[in-house]
Amino acid sequence: MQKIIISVKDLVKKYGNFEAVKGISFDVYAGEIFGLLGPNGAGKSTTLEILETLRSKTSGEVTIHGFDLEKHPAEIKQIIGVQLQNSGYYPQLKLIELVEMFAGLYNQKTDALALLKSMQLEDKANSLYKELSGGQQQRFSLAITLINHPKIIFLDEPTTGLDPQARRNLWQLIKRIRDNGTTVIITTHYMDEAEMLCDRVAIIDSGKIISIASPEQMIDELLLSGFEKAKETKRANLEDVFIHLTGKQLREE
Ligand SMILES: Nc1ncnc2c1ncn2[C@@H]1O[C@H](COP(=O)(O)OP(=O)(O)OP(=O)(O)O)[C@@H](O)[C@H]1O
Repeated sequence: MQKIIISVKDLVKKYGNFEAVKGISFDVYAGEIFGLLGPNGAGKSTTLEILETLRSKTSGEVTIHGFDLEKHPAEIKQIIGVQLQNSGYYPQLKLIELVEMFAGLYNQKTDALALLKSMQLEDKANSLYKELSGGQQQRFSLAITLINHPKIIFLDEPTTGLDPQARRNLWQLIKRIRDNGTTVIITTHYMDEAEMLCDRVAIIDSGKIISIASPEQMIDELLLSGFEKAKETKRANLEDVFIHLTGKQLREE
């Protein structure tokens, strides 16, 4: 039996008369990478922000690590890590100073350089955030989510805008965070990302969950239903060619 760390029951979010989240229910298991997968406007960010305690819900029940979202938001904030939008970083501070500042805010003793090193950013410790490449910026915001040693981290479309090498690199880092015992909730609209990274995914469309399973189970179920691709697909695609020609190593340094 896997331990449930997040339980969501009949969650509804209305913006005025518009129902963006229409009564969704799902559980997240401790230690997994759980993906909310869906097209633009499906309700992924709204759901994530409610779980992060940053947005109010209209109705429904959410329990995170045994804490009721409505009654214990402060306790929940202590055990989660949230990826900040870029605007959250003071522009004049170096990365190492930003880590120290956030550690101070969380009242945590943190080895700032070791944390930057774990995200392959030790060479950038004295750089400003705006001087970083897109991949480095995402790795930095991943580092910031880890400052308070959270049990759960929330990542909203963490690889948007990154090149194939940087995306793969970030997937590896996220898997390492999972392997170290942190539960990861991620939103994405990239199918390859969900397939490569997530242990289980919920497919959400127009505010409703239409399927929850591991990517392999979903694919197997589709094949069992008699699905066949119209055309035999090649066993490689253009991205494979790109990676083959340009290599797997990061290009930003
Ligand atoms: N503050 C708001 N006020 C009114 N409507 C909103 C607000 N925030 C989101 N919405 C609407 O709610 C729906 C769900 O939005 P949400 O951002 O949660 O979707 P998403 O799945 O994260 O999409 P994307 O992939 O584009 O980020 C959309 O129709 C959006 O326009």
